Amino acid sequence: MSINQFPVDFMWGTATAAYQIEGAYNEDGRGMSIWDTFSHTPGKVKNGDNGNVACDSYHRVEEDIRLLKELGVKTYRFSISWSRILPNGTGAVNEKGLAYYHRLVDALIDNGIEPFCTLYHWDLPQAIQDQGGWGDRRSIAAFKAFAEVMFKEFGAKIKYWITFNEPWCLAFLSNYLGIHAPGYRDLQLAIDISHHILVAHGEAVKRYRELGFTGQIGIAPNTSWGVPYTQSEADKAACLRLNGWSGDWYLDPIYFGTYPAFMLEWYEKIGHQPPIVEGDMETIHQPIDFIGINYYTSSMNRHHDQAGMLQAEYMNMGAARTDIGWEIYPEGLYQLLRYTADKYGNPDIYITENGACYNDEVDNGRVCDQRRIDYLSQHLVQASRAIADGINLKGYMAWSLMDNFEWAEGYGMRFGLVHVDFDTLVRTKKDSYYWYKHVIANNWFELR
Ligand SMILES: N=NNCCOCCOc1ccc(-c2cn(C[C@@H]3NC[C@@H](O)[C@H]3O)nn2)cc1
Repeated sequence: MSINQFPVDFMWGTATAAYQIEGAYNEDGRGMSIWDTFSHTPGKVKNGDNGNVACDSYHRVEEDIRLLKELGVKTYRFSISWSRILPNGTGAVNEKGLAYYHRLVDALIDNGIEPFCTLYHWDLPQAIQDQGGWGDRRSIAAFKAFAEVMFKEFGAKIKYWITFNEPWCLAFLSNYLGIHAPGYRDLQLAIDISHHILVAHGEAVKRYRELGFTGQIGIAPNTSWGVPYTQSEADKAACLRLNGWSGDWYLDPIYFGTYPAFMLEWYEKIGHQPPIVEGDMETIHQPIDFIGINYYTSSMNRHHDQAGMLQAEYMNMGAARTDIGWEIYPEGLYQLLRYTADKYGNPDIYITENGACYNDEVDNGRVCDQRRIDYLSQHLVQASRAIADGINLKGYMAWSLMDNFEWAEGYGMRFGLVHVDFDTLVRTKKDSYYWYKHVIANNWFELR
C-alpha cells in the first residue's frame, strides 16, 4: 500500500467541452459550427450521432453544478461555443449566448468552484469555415475579436483561460487525417492551420494582457507520446518526430519563438513549410502562464522508411487497452511531464485532460467501473511522482465529468465519471465518481 499525498492547493477538477455536452444546437440564436455540419453529414460519425441534444447541459446548468458541488471539485474546465456567442463567427453578439455562460460561471463561483475556460474546443463557426476556416489568415482576426468579446464580458469572473484545446487534433486529425471536422486530407493545409492558430493564440494572449486582466492564460496541447521500440538513434528520432508532431510543434514557437528545427527539416524534405509572415513568430512568442497537458495513452514506435509521413511504425506493446482501444501506459504521463518540464523551463502545468473510456452500463442503479478507478489511480500515481520530482504540476482535471459526444466515435465511447442515458438524459454517478470524490476530499489516495 502506498499513500500518494498531493499539495494543499492542488486544483482537482473535471473537464467537458461545449459541443460534447450542451446540445441546444439551434436554440436561442446559436449559429451552426463545423461539428454540426460534420455530424449531420452521413458517414462521418459512428451511428450517425450528432451534438443536437448531447447531454442537454444547456438546459441543465443547475443539475450539472450539483454534480460538481457534490464531487467537491476545486475547478471545472468547460469550453465556449463560439457560434453561440457570435452566430456568424464575427459581428453581432448573441446576448442569449452570453447569458447562458454567465449563468454557468455565476453558479460555479457561487459554489466555490473556479471556472477554467477553454475558448476554442474545435467547434469553429460554419460561417468562418465558409471563408476558408483556419486555413485562411482572416481566421486570426476573427478569433482575436471573439476572444476580446469573452475577455471583456467575463474577464472579471474567469481567472483561468485556455486559448486552444489540442491544436494537433484541430489541425492534423481534422485536416490531414480527415477524421474530425471539417474532414480534409491536406498536409499543407494542416501546417497552414497550425500556424494560423498559433498566431491567433499569440494575438489573444497579447489582447488579454493589453486589457489589463491579471488571470492566467495558456494552451492545451495533446501529445501522442511515443516510446522508442529500441534505444537505437533511428527509433528515438522516430519517436521525437511523433511527439514533435503534436507537442513541440506548438510549444517551441510559444516558448522559443521558433519551430523545432527537426520538424521544419522533416517537412521541408517533403516539400512543406509553415506560411510565416513577418512578425508572426514574435506574436506567437507571448509569455504564457501555464501549459495544459492532455494525456490518455502512449504508443511504442520504431523507425521504418515506409511507415507514413513520419516514418514511425507503431509497435503493439501488448498493454491492456481501454474500450476505445487505446493502450494503457501510465508511465507515459510521467515521461511526458518530465520532458515538458525539462524542455520549457519547468512552467506551471495542469493536466487538463486524463481519463479512460469504459462503456459500463447502469445495473440496478449502479455503474461498477472499477477499470476506470484503476486507470485514474495509476495515472495519479505518476502525477504524484512528477510533483515529488520537482515538476510544477498544479492541478488535474479528469476527462470527463459525464459521458458525452466523443466526436467521430459518437455516444458509444464513454469517458464520464457520471453515466448519461442518452435517451432519457438521466445522469447516474458511477463508482469512479465516488472514488474521485474521496480522493479530492482527502487530497491523497492509496494504491493497494
Ligand atoms: N497521433 N497519431 N495518430 C495517428 C492516427 O490516429 C487516428 C486517431 O487519432 C486520434 C488521436 C487523438 C484523439 C483524441 C481524442 N481525445 C479525447 C478528446 N480530447 C478532447 C476532448 O474533447 C476529448 O473528447 N483526445 N485525443 C482521437 C483520435
